[in-house]
Amino acid sequence: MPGLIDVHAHLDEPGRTEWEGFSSGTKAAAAGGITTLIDMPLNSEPSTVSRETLKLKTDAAKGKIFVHVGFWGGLVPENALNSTALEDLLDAGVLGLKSFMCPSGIDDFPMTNITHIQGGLSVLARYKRPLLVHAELVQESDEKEDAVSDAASYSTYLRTRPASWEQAAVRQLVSATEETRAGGSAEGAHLHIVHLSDAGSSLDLIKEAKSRGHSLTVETCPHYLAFSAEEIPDGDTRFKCSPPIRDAANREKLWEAMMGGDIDLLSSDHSPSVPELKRLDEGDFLKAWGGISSLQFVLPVTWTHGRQYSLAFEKLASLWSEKPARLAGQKLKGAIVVGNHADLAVWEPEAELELDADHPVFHKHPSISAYMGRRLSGKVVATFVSGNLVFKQGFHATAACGATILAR
Ligand SMILES: NC(=O)N[C@H]1NC(=O)NC1=O
Ligand SMILES: [Zn+2]
Ligand SMILES: [Zn+2]
Repeated sequence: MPGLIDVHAHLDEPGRTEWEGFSSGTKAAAAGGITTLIDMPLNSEPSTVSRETLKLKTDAAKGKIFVHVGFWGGLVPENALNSTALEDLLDAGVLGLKSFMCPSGIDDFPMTNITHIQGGLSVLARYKRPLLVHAELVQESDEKEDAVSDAASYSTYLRTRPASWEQAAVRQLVSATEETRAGGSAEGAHLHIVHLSDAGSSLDLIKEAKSRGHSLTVETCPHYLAFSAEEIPDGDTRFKCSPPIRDAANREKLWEAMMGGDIDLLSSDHSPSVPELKRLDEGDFLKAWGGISSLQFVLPVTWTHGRQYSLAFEKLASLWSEKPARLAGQKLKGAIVVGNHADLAVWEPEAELELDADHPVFHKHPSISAYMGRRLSGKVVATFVSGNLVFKQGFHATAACGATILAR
């Protein structure tokens, strides 16, 4: 199939290479059939928010990447209302921008309000590049007191980030994308909601806005499709992410929405940290780093769980290749077509993987992955990046022949 394109990965280099890094991250990608990664602007140090900080990224990637890597730039309060600064970042080659509507967990990546987001959209309209948004808006809650009672209980964590946070954010984003409709003042701009977890009102609002012609897409991640709140063991902070994994009924609705075409694409949101920050010993859901480590496993996870929903190969390729390529503006990727880049994944749908301690995992910290210990089907046999064999039967090519992707 066409190689997977993961539009949402945190590679954390430079600055937090002990969390992941270009070499380990792209090796994990290649082993998972991913041929292109788009790196998020935060969790590295510094964040990618300017021409200079993008240069630090591309310099750090040199000679280390086993798959192709593009970059999102950060939309932060410092640059959001400064069109010269945003143009400079976009001219330097980021494929689009990313912002947070809630605290990101990273000090040098502050959250944006809806005015900042509108500022970003008006500049992006001219470049025809997307704005990706982490859509959770902090709501005051009466549950707060109660919620801190047992920090090792998953239900405590879940109550601290209810679906109403996603709904409030989506409501603002829907009104901000009004002008992206044909003839609107921000026509040409596009807004993409990352990692949707709430399959309730948030999804209804998105569907409605799309039907009115807003330029809007949405992704979810394999962890929201594979896990449910009911089955997360207390203290197992490997499952902590935001927005949180919700109940099984919500998971069912996410699958329905995805199979029905209301969710456009999938991404990993691979967001590792050092194991200490996951605080697995204490099992404290409130203090642990939020982020799921999954990069190498997204294809078998999607396939394993998708079989019960009759997920076809064509749909898999649409969710993981075709639509992500479109979002990232990669016209020569995402499909096996004459003239396209030969970015290919070869895999055996029936072959099983036992993710035990002997399984070769290339994430920097395999132990914090929520998938360890599971049995999955769908084994990647070989991965080609621009026609080069980069991974075969558990081994990587010696040369890191991936290229950085810059928009022009
Ligand atoms: N900073 C960061 O990677 N945050 C990510 N982690 C997570 O679980 N959700 C996110 O947005
Ligand atoms: Zn996020
Ligand atoms: Zn993320």
